[in-house]
Formats: sequence, structure tokens, C-alpha cells
Amino acid sequence: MIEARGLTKRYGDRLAVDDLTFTVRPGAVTGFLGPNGAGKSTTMRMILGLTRPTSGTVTIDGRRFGGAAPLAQVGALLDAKAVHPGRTAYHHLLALAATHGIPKRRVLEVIELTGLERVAAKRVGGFSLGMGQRLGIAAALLGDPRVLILDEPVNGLDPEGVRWVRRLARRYAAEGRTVFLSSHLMSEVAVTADQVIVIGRGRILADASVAEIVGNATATVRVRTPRAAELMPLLTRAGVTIASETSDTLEVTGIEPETIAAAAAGAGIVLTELTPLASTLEDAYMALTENAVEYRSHVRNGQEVPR
Ligand SMILES: Nc1ncnc2c1ncn2[C@@H]1O[C@H](COP(=O)(O)OP(=O)(O)OP(=O)(O)O)[C@@H](O)[C@H]1O
Repeated sequence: MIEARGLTKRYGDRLAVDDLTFTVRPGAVTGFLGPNGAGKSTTMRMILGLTRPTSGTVTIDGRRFGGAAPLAQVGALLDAKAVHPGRTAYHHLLALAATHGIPKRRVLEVIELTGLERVAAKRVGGFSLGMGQRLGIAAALLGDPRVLILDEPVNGLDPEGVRWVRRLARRYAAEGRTVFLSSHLMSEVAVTADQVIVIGRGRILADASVAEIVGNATATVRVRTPRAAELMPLLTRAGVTIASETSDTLEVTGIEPETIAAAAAGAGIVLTELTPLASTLEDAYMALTENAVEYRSHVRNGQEVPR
């Protein structure tokens, strides 16, 4: 179990993590989601005792770590590139095991577990991003930890690798361990996690189950009518957004289809389509983080440019 209470980190006048209070429970996969620069890595570093909080506390299974947490208690993947490039994967893991009193046979076990057998004798400097990521995960698993903290674990992995991380996370959670993984992709978290903590600009935007977040997302309804221009003002009110792609189509968010149908019928407007568009976790995420994105891009002249 990871418990953060009022966790705060300030870098100069920049508040990277702003008063976070949350609990990550064992027996479930908890996704930690947020746009670039939201404060995910800083939070994870504070959990692991690698960065000192400006204020607040965070404990793992009731203990606070001033220095790095022991491998047998917590396995972490933070920066997969932080490995000596001249060492082989095997020697990297062996050195790590030796400094933590972990037997050599466990090194062989994690090499097998992470599918690194073929490249274990190769120097890490020549590893692909995906192989480096697997090695980082192998290091995290070395101490057979009760708590697993993975920062962007699927970064650079191929589809097979992504599925493998997903299965690994689920298996660890099913064994009653605590699994906390960050991502900036809601789609990935949706299929892997049970719980989701969403942050933006260092603050918590949501802390709920995946099902709750999807359930709370306001659905959009596509309305087609030759009299769209007349219908639009009848639907306009606080909390409603209307987008119009073509002259006879409206995408309305914030009103139930029944209410739209009644408004149209009342004005004698014939609807040729009234379709609720499934609200996805990705929509919910975009809505949640709308005001918390620092580096959102948008499309101009067909090209994505930073705002
Ligand atoms: N050592 C540091 N010194 C100064 N500012 C920092 C430091 N580390 C992080 N920050 C700032 O704190 C904020 C949060 O960064 P952090 O890396 O925790 O975000 P993140 O959610 O992990 O983002 P990403 O998905 O891009 O990795 C950013 O604005 C970042 O520039």
C-alpha cells in the first residue's frame, strides 16, 4: 500500500507536485495518468525516497524512505536509460543483485521472466528502447517485491511487449501485490488498470475506478436534420456544447437524446438521425485534463503545431 498525504514538491517558484493525497491499494493495478509535465515522475521519485518532498508525507506499507527503498520491498522502473552502457544485461542485474543480497539464481529467473535470454550477454549500450525497458523491468522484479512502481513501462515496447507488461501487472496484482504504473495514454491504462489517479499541473483531477471515470463522462449525441441552424438555439444553455461539422449535423454534448428529440418535436423539426456516441475513457481523460495541459498541440493547415 502506498499512502501520500499532502505530498508537495516545489522547484524554485514552480510547484511540480501540489498537495497530493491518495492511496494505492494492494491487489489491484492503479494507473497514474497525466499529461507531460504533470508531476508523475516527481511523485514516483518522492514515493521511492529519491526526491525529498517540500512538504507532506508518503509511505510504502507504512514506512517512509529517506534513502532508496530496498529492492525486496519495492521494485521500480524509473529511467530505463540509467544503466552503464558498457555492461552486459546479465552483469548489470548481477551487480544489482549482489549489492542487495539477492542470489544469482534470481538473476537468471528475471532474465527468463522478461524474455531477455537472447540478449543477456550483450552490452546494454546497444540495446533497443524496448530491450532497455525490459531490462529496467527485470531490475524492478529482482527482489520479488510486494510493491511495483513503473514509470511509463510500455514506452518503446512493441505490441507483444505491451501485452506482456499488461499481463505482468495483472498477475502481480492478482497475487495481492501493489502495482502502480504511470502513463500518459488513457487507452493503455484503461485495459491494464482497475483504479486510475489522474493528475494535471501537480494536482489530483480524478481518483476513481476505470468504470466510474467512463460512467461520469458526458456523452455526445450526433443530431442530423436539414434544419440544424434552427435547432441549435433551442438546445443552447449552460453546460451544453454544440459543434457543427456540416450544415445538417450537430454534435451536442451535455443533453440527453430524449431532451433533444422533445425540443425538435416541439418546434416541428424532423430529425433524420439521433445517435449517442459512446463516451470513451480517452474522452473522459481529455475532458478532465483540458485545463491542465501545458503542451497541447493543435492542428493548423493540416499539421500539428504546439499551441
Ligand atoms: N529536478 C527538477 N528541477 C526543476 N524542475 C523539475 C525537476 N524535475 C521536474 N521538474 C518540473 O516539474 C514538473 C513535473 O515534472 P515531472 O517529470 O514530474 O512530470 P511528468 O508528469 O512525469 O511528465 P512526463 O510525462 O513528461 O515525464 C515539470 O514542469 C518539470 O519541468
